[in-house]
Amino acid sequence: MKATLFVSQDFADEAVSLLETAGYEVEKTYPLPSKPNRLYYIPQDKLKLLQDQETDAVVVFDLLSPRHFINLNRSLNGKKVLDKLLILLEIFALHAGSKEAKLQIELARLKYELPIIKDIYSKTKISEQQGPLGAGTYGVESALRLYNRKISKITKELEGLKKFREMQMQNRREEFPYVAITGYTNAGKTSIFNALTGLNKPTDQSMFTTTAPKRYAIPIGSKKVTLVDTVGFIRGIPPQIIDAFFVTLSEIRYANALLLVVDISLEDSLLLEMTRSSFEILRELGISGKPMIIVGNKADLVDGRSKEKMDMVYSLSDNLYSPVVDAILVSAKKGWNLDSLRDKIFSLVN
Ligand SMILES: Nc1nc2c(ncn2[C@@H]2O[C@H](COP(=O)(O)OP(=O)(O)OP(=O)(O)O)[C@@H](O)[C@H]2O)c(=O)[nH]1
Repeated sequence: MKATLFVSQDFADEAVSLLETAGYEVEKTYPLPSKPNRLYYIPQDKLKLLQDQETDAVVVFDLLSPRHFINLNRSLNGKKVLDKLLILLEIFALHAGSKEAKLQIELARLKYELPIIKDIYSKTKISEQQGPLGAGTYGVESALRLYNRKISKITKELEGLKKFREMQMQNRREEFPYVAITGYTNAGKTSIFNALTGLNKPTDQSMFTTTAPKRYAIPIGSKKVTLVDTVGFIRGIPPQIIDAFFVTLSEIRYANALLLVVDISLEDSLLLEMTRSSFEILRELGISGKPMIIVGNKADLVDGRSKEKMDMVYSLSDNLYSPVVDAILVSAKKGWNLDSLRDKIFSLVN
């Protein structure tokens, strides 16, 4: 699917990477307007431009109000309209390994869409009162009832599931030792997963990511290890979907060991900020004591200072988490040091 993206400079790389993960190919990027248009969020001239374009989806990397959704949907003749929250939910859905995660994601989506339906409902009511051309409230009313019914059904199901979760966790047995590849979005987790599993066949990128397995057992030495590509840590998750995010990530709790992938090519202060907040997310998930290797990826983009940067990340990580057993510089893209990473994973699970 081809997408046109509206995003602020600071989040551009991250947003493009997220969209690729969700199966979109970003064709054109525009900056977010400094002041959103009252009716459409995006400026009217861009709206006109988009009406004539062949793009499949229009993505605003911010939160849209019900009014923006409704007006954009009406004006963009059939193009899919998405905002940051809906894109994140699509990504969580791709990673959702458990029934609980799937339900939590569905619930977040329904709750997000409900005000849009309500808005349409109140508008059709007003237009009906105004004359015989009103659209009729019946269809919207039944959609509204359906939404409310689904929301209460899922809420009940989730309550039931939560009670059993702890028990399930205790009984869960993996066939092979299980290593979760974690880290910020765009750090290169999927590239490392693909390189280590040999799943990086040349395929159309967007097609590939949407159908790719997220877990895969690989032979390391005489044993097998299951690698799991987890959903990326993301900056500024909207509070409405925090629960869905954490449930999707909760797979990490079952892991025997962790890789924390960092993009070593990031500028120092951002690199440290992302490293620090990665450990905060792990702490919020209740992860501790699992042996970890820090993987400094994208070493091909750093000249000279890569070792110094890696040492910096290692010492911060060692302060924030225990046990950090090792650190390694790699390039998933160039295939640098991957054999050595394989050896380290082997020692990690033995
Ligand atoms: N130069 C360079 N680029 C890399 C390397 N590894 C990954 N990339 C690029 O970085 C971007 C993100 O890589 P992904 O593997 O999708 O990252 P991710 O952490 O899985 O991201 P999410 O799926 O969004 O969580 C892609 O454009 C990759 O091509 C590397 O070693 N060197």
